Amino acid sequence: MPASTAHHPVRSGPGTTFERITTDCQQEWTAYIQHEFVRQLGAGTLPADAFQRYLRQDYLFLVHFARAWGLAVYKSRNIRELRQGLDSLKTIVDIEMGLHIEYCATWGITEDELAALPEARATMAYTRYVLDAGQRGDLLDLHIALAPCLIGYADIAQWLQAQPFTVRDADRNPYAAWIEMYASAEFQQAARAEHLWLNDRLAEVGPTRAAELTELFRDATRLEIDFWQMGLQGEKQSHDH
Ligand SMILES: Cc1ncc(CO)c(N)n1
Repeated sequence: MPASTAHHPVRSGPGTTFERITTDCQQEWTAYIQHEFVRQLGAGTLPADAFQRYLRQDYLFLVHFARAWGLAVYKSRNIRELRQGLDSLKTIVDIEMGLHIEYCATWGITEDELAALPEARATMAYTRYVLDAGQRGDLLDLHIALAPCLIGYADIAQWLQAQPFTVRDADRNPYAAWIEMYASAEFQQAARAEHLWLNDRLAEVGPTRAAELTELFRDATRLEIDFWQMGLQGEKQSHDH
């Protein structure tokens, strides 16, 4: 069950859950999952230049996302955590980035162009925020800062699939492949595994720590909203990417 539609869990003793955190951040979480960019993407009405701007910046996002998993490797306390971080890092570098480059090519964006991209402020803000949260904190802080990425995109794909306006036929929606990628069993499974990993650790935390993690999750979610907004409108003022 996606976090956004999960029922409020019964709480027993100390600790929290990912469901409780998303409920406490409901306004931001919904604004992110159901963002106008997401709606237009689902309906197939999103302007191509908005999608291309998003895709280009998402390449830069993936570079720093990979670094964040490198940080997770470094922050590991045992071989199991180390392997988990390494597997995620390898998946991003060996598979996702390759797929992203191929996908960009179908949208007329070349690898040379990707290599020379100026970074949008929204990309910088979000990725460096995640890296800082991980550096300052522990592995749980890092995972919470990354949760809007992994679990959020899985929820977004599920939410889109349930909307009457969503067009999943590739002949009628140029973004159908994007939806399918995040709706895929593989991506959904990775998000579920992350959700379980989080709930295992969240069960152990006290109220002060729970409140801290909730604010971290809220901020990361706000930065994901800004990322959609950057895709939709570009960045006004002096440097418009
Ligand atoms: C900005 C952003 N958030 C999350 C994901 C999912 O990995 C992505 N590709 N890009």
